[in-house]
Amino acid sequence: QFVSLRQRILSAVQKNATRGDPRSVIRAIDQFCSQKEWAMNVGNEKGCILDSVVSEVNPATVLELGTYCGYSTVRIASLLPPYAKFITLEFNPDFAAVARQVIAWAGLEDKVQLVEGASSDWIPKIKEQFGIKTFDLVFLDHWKEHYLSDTKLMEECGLLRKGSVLLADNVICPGAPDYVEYVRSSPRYKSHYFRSHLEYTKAEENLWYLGIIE
Ligand SMILES: Nc1ncc2ncn(CCCCCNC(=O)c3cc(-c4ccc(F)cc4)cc(O)c3O)c2n1
Ligand SMILES: [Mg+2]
Repeated sequence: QFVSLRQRILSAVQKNATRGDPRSVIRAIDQFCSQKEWAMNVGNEKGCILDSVVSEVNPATVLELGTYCGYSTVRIASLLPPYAKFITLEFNPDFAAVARQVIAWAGLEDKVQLVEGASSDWIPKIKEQFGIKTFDLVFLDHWKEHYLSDTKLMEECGLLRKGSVLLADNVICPGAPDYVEYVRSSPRYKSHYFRSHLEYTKAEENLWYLGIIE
């Protein structure tokens, strides 16, 4: 019967990656998506940029918006200090189900809290539900038209502080023009972008880095 792409990605991980070895899980997904079928993981080129930002920020609290199959979740979780709190939000229950198994295969299930639901519903509840005051790092990789509204929502809920870093995928493709316009014209943010390519393709893409300065 029909096997969904996310199921094929999970099978590739279970077949080709070593349990408890996050790097082998990342490699298995990248090999599948570059040799077999494209999928919207952040990919290895942007993934290396993500790794360098995570390592530099060395965050005690991280929020990821949009888990998908857990590829970037595994990359981030494998770099966090033991005391870190990492929440990842996924809207689609089928994606969440696959992501849980990918995260578990990497042996990182104790480092990540995967929450199912819409970012706009969950962001206002994070403080009380998870005992988190502010986020040191936020990775935006969910609906592109929600980047701006969710950033404003995080500000309103007091989840961002001076020094918080936001990293946004896909600001060119599919694109988040209103978000880029807002953060570039706001005195509150210091922003710059990392030139890259759309995952598994040669199309131009940027990762948009935002440092909150006030
Ligand atoms: N509100 C809320 N809260 C929580 C949530 N969790 C998930 N969602 C829904 C998000 C659904 C997936 C989002 N990601 C993308 O759409 C995406 C697309 C492309 C792409 C596609 C086709 C092309 F031809 C070129 C590029 C590439 C990427 O790297 C992408 O990340 C949520 N929403
Ligand atoms: Mg993306």
